[in-house]
Amino acid sequence: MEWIAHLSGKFLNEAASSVNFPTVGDWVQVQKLLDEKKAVIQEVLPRKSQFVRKVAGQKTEAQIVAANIDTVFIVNSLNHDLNMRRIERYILAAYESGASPVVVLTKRDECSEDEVSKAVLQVEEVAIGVPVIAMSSLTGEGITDLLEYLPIGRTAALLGSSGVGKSTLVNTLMEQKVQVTKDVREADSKGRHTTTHREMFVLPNGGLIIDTPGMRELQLWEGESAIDTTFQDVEQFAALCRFNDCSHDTEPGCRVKEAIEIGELTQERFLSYLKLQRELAYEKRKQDQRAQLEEKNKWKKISKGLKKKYKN
Ligand SMILES: Nc1nc2c(ncn2[C@@H]2O[C@H](COP(=O)(O)OP(=O)(O)OP(=O)(O)O)[C@@H](O)[C@H]2O)c(=O)[nH]1
Ligand SMILES: [Zn+2]
Repeated sequence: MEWIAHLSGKFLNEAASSVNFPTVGDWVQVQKLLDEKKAVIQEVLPRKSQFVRKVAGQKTEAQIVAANIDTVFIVNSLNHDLNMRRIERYILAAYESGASPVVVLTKRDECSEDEVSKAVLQVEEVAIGVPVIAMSSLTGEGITDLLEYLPIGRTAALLGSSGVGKSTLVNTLMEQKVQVTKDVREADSKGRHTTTHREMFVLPNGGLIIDTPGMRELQLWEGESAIDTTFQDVEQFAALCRFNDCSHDTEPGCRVKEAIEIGELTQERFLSYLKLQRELAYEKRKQDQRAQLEEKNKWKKISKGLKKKYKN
């Protein structure tokens, strides 16, 4: 019997050794074994989007953390450490994966209306064209705005530092306690893992939410148009520089430098743009080298095979 199934984290251990390294969020074709309570993955269907994780060490292969994500909720807490540079990096990573970012500002209940509007404005300045939602799991404010991105069959993934309220948000969206939150974990004095961390949830209205620890080690993966989209403001100024290949350093007629001087663009934002651009270029070079090496090895193998065949 053949089925199409949507992979959730709990099946992954068994799936890990099979074809194409299926991951959370993948749609797979499976063959149900008749006499056993098992199914075998036969094919991973083409992915609409994918998140890549940095693999430590010498391994040449990238690891796919999650696939087929429509929306990435970039989760930040309103009450501390609202870091614009981190938000920029996450937005870029979301676009590169092929998903659309939404910035979620949690713990709204801990701030005054004034503080909330100030924070939203500040984020909107770096998150150009990206929706920004201030919400609270405690009071339920903003939850309906989030649910708009989660109609039946749509998948959102959570991205954000520890303690910003991701697990609490999952519980709120699920309308029940499915994920262990920090206060519960800390109260557990024995410090053992009481529940295994589940990674994918089907919401009561049919939307899907992915909360996987792997999302925290996201790697920037090549995507030239992602930088343009994330830094539209900088790119717009750059398009007006006198020289096409202006490096926005010492050239005359540099519109970017001018924008910084007259306060149309902040220095921090420009430096962040340069940094992420450099990082992407470095990753791209690494990927190209990797691809070259793989190609070389492939031909080595083929020629070895041919030599063997025609030896006698
Ligand atoms: N006041 C307030 N506190 C919240 C809200 N959401 C979460 N918290 C608290 O913030 C703390 C961290 O929440 P978690 O949901 O465990 O955070 P997390 O992002 O899942 O953390 P990790 O699992 O470590 O990544 C807990 O003490 C929550 O009770 C909120 O909307 N308002
Ligand atoms: Zn310039």
